[in-house]
Amino acid sequence: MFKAFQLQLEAPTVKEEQTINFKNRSANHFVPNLTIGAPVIESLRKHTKAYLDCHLMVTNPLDYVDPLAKAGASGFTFHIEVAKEYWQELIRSIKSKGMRPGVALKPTTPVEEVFSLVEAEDPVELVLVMTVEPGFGGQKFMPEMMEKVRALRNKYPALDIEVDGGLGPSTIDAAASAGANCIVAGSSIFGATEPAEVINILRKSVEGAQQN
Ligand SMILES: O=C(CO)[C@@H](O)[C@H](O)COP(=O)(O)O
Repeated sequence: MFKAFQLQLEAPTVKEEQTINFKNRSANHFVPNLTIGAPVIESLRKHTKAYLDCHLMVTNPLDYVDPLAKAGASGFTFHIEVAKEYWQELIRSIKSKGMRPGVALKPTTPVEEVFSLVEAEDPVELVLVMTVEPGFGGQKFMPEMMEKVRALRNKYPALDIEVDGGLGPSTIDAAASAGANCIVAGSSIFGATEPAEVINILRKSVEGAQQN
């Protein structure tokens, strides 16, 4: 979504009800590339009240809670792979700063690893199932990850379940019918001649699946 924030900074036309998803990555640690940090979110926050959804692809998410909260982030999703020893503290810290906590899992991480975070006294409110290896946009959707989505939806009917990676018109139905209700899409939207049409297709698929 690097393109998304560039576009929005140049032309801040984000509506209040929209969600913008940011990738916060630390170079050569959790993933090999570096993208967005708190200053960008702070800049964008001046122009919109939209929900700013931050996905922390970093090894030290605790260090980002304060800066992102001050910058105006709405959601803070960390990776379970790096926070096994301190996720309770992290969730409490995220909530105490007024952000909504979420947990993400890489393709190789079993879904069972996040159950205790959803069932905790201070629970996460969103689970992000990565449908590509974290790092780069433009990768191929991994349909086998839908087993994780289905398991989460069966167990937690009201949970926000997000999917990220390779989502577009040809893959959205698989994700939506498995139970995903939050969709992160980059290439399929920013590479389209009519981005709004693609967004509409994604939204309709999710809404349709929720009605069934
Ligand atoms: O950043 C990542 C993976 O870490 C991407 O998966 C984007 O979040 C979505 O991009 P597309 O897969 O839709 O191009």
